[in-house]
Amino acid sequence: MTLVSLTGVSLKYGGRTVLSNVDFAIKQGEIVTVVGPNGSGKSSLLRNVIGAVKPSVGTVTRMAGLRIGYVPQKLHIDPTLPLTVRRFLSLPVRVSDSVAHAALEQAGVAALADRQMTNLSGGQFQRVLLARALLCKPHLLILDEATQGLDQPGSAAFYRQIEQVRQEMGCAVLMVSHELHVVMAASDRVICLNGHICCEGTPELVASAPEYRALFGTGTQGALALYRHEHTHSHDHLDEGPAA
Ligand SMILES: Nc1ncnc2c1ncn2[C@@H]1O[C@H](COP(=O)(O)OP(=O)(O)OP(=O)(O)O)[C@@H](O)[C@H]1O
Repeated sequence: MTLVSLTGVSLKYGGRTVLSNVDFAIKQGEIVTVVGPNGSGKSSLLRNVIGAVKPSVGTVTRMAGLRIGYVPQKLHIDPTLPLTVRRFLSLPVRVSDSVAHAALEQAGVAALADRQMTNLSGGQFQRVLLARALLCKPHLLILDEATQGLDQPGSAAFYRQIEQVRQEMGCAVLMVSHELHVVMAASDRVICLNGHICCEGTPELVASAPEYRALFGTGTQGALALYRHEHTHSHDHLDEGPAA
């Protein structure tokens, strides 16, 4: 069952095109990762999926009654504000203890309910954000660079948790990440974005695609090559290339 599909989607901010002719769909139970350089339109793609922005051209179709859980990059909480994990989960909508406990359990942090939010480690904090996203029992879980600031073992553990959540809840997962090899291993499908979809497919296929290698290099991480952009194909249709 297709949860969300984008057909021929272009998005302009002011006069500037940030997404161009994007066709994309995500089905129930799939884990899809979007990779691409800074400014390549990854968050904009997620915003189209969520419905936070409307495409300038093209259509976005969502399954009727679709529930989306969103895990943000980070969330600032005033360090002077006393706020337990349990209370945080009841903001802004109150949830029962059993619902809160189930979500914390699914996120692997059931023991943290009474802890202060400001005392959590980075990894614990992201799992609490994951728990919050699970409260609505989402069909689709969206993560925007959810492991930024975690070390590599922490990130890998977080993605294993995501895989477990998918298995238990059967939800689809759409995520943006820069930790390419970690995330690619956890993905069914990878989309390489640079204003348009450069290439997509299984992680193995994308990792060996010339378009992907031009963006990310040939190393396992390719992080140093993030800003290199040596495509042979043209980006002339973009008013301004997102990454020169
Ligand atoms: N609300 C906005 N108004 C105007 N321009 C915007 C807005 N949001 C994003 N942009 C621009 O659109 C382009 C794509 O941004 P987007 O955040 O989608 O990229 P990204 O791939 O997620 O980047 P990053 O990896 O740095 O998070 C960027 O050039 C950005 O400056």
